[in-house]
Amino acid sequence: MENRDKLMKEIGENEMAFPLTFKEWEDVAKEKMITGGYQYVSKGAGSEETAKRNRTALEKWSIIPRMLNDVSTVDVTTELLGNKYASPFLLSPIGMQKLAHTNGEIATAQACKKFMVPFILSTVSSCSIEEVAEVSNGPKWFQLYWSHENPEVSYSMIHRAEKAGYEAIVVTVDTVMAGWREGDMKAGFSPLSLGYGSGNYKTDPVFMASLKDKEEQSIIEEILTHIQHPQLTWDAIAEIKKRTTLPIILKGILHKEDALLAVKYGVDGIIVSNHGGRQLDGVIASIDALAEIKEVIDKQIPILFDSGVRRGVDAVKALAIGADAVCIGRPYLYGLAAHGKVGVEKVIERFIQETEVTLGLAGIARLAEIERLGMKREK
Ligand SMILES: Cc1cc2nc3c(=O)[nH]c(=O)nc-3n(C[C@H](O)[C@H](O)[C@H](O)COP(=O)(O)O)c2cc1C
Ligand SMILES: CCCCCCC(=O)C(=O)O
Repeated sequence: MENRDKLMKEIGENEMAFPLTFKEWEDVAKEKMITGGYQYVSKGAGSEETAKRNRTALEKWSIIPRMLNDVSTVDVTTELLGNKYASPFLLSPIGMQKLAHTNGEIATAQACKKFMVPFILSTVSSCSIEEVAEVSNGPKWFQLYWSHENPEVSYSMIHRAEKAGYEAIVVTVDTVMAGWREGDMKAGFSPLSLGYGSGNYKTDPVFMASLKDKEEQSIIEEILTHIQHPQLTWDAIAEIKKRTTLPIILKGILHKEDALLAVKYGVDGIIVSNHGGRQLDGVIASIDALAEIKEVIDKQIPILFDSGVRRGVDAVKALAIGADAVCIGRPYLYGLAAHGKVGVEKVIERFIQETEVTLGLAGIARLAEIERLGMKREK
């Protein structure tokens, strides 16, 4: 309790210079980013039905708190894949972070290290697997966009991640092709075409050796070809599993049958996610999918969650519904755009603080006991 009071006082006294709400972070980020870049980050696909639904659905879920428990300390430590973490948070993979800040993923990884929050580095990051590992010995996972064009490039990246000390491979399965993003189409904007996402490709020996033409524009075109992977199937997942000793997590699972297939194929965890409404528009809110998937998975493998999480209360709802951990997406990217490494640190810190306060008020002293909470969804 004393700790929490101290933190609240610090926020009040020293930190008012930093934005506090998601909207405030977004407003500062919008001012600092180039117009096309901000639009690329903030918008959803199609008519943004799903991007909006992620929020409305989260707001429809209510916490039914417990009373008369000693919550003088709130323990948010979390166990995941055999590791103990200080909080239930990870940072979702977000590509091309130099679009938000010149230090890109380097700044984000350093901020994560401060809180020992796992950073999931994107395949299409501005900084390479090794550059990020050099600046941060905090927990790091690597997100893979499967390359059907040349699977050896994917295995090479997995191998590099393993060698550089990354703890898990996250295979994103909802991005077999680019989403229907009308804002980017109208503006003719693509950070990939501008070369922001080439960090891991330009440093990959297998990818570079496969190129006939090493001119900048051809490299970028090849990268674009590699990222699209409409042929990805469960067999490729089985093959990836054979090629690494690292745990494999599938990101982008929404259907309970796919969650069960993930178990069948020996996958080590899933991230229930609709990519923040950026891929298939019209799909179920991530939080509603979580409720269904939790029922069938029944603790066989860890379930992580993202899409629409904007504050600690959202995270507590997801954890109470059945997530083992929660990934923060756009909020940290806005922190990065607004104030670089310190911005990301502030965003993470406040997520943790608000989660502690929420759990305390809900009568939960240890995150491990969150199942004691009731959860109700309005129609
Ligand atoms: C600008 C941007 C780039 C992204 N890049 C990736 C990526 O490279 N790989 C990936 O798996 N997901 C990517 N995502 C999706 C996020 O990992 C995450 O699923 C999403 O941001 C969650 O939604 P939220 O930000 O609304 O909470 C990206 C999201 C954004 C906003
Ligand atoms: C085939 C689509 C590549 C998108 C790469 C970045 C990303 O995931 C995003 O949401 O944007």
